[in-house]
Amino acid sequence: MGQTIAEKIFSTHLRDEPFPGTYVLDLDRVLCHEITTPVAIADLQWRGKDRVFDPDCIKAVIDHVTPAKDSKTATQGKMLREWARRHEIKDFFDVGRNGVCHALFPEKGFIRPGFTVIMGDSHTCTHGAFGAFAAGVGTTDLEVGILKGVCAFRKPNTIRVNLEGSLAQGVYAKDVILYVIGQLGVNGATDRVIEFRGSVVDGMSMEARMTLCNMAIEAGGTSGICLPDMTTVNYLWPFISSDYPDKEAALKDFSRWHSDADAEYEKVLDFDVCDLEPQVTFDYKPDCVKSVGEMAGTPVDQVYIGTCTNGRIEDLRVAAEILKGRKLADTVRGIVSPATPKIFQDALAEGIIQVFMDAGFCVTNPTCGACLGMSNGVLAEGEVCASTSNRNFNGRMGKGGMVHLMSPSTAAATAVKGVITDARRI
Ligand SMILES: CC(C)[C@H](C(=O)O)[C@@H](O)C(=O)O
Ligand code: SF4
Repeated sequence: MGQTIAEKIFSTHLRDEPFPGTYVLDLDRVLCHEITTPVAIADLQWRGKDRVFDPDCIKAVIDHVTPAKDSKTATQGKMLREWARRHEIKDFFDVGRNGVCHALFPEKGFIRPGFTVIMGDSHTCTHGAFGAFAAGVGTTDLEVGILKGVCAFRKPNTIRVNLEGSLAQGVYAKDVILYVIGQLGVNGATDRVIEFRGSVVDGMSMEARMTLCNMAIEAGGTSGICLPDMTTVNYLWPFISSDYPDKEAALKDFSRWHSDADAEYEKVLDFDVCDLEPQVTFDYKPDCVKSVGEMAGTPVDQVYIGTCTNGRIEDLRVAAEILKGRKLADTVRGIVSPATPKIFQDALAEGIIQVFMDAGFCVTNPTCGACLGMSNGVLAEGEVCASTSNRNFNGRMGKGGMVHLMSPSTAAATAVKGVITDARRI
């Protein structure tokens, strides 16, 4: 019987099967940020086990609240910084060089097809866009990962999501994934891997595939995953060119990480996206999704463009295209957080930052900040935010605040009008 890509990654990384159905895998990457890793560090220290399995496989960043906003966040940063120094973790990204983990680490070429990746962060599934098995874990798993370079998982039952057809003008990866989550429900993929396939995925950039995989967890998925192809090779080429004679050779090597034609899936879902409209969430769960037309006219107080879902250069380009020559509505505050310093610099070079500033946006440094209501744009009670992020839980961006998730294009159009707006009709 054939294997899915996730099964292939499991069988090539299997260290142990202590109980039937529990697989202990060798890890290629343990990613760390300043919110969850200090808790693991403190516990390892307390146990007298302040060690790391391999400093080269561990990558760390201060990204959630940076620069620190208070003593608590300063201490979290300090703990991560000192730990990285103590264990000679070279790839540690501090103020000035730091960005949102799920944008920064791929951009640095740290994620490759066939890799096993864990992090103490629920959106670690993002890295599956490269054909990796990437999962968010809790503190105990993170500690074991840091110490031993292994992590236990259950059998990777896979839901295959076939995305066929072509996206209409003004419809993006974010709309696709919001729609898919709406169909699956927030628990529809719990403990499952979501394998994204089909002509729509084949035609997507790595950035768009990351947007897809990023939100797999919002349907409960352990990981999202895409099969590596020439788009993957092209993205990684600056980092892998010395490993292969040419791109064709890299592509051939990457094709090890393809699901077999006779692989078994728990479920196969087919979606034709030809008629898909831009999607917007309502209420406090990411599967509460409507088409933009149904949400149009809803007033917002703030528009937030950024995060590990949609803070990449493509996203800023799309938003700037709409904002060019236009101004924010009087009633709206606009905040844009480019997800990494490179994205910020590229946006500067392309004149995109200028467009945002001319429109009246506040441009922040690369950070999660407002996404989880920690800094740089927390909502007041009763306020509404149009956001390109991935979660609309009650109070996430501030107590009593409401978040509507949408694409950068819809967010930009909404910023201009002050009410949720279909960017195709602006
Ligand atoms: C802080 C971290 C644990 C959290 C997560 O795991 O997702 C954050 O990134 C979020 O998006 O809420
Ligand atoms: S940008 Fe938001 S969703 Fe992504 S890692 Fe940061 S807080 Fe979590």
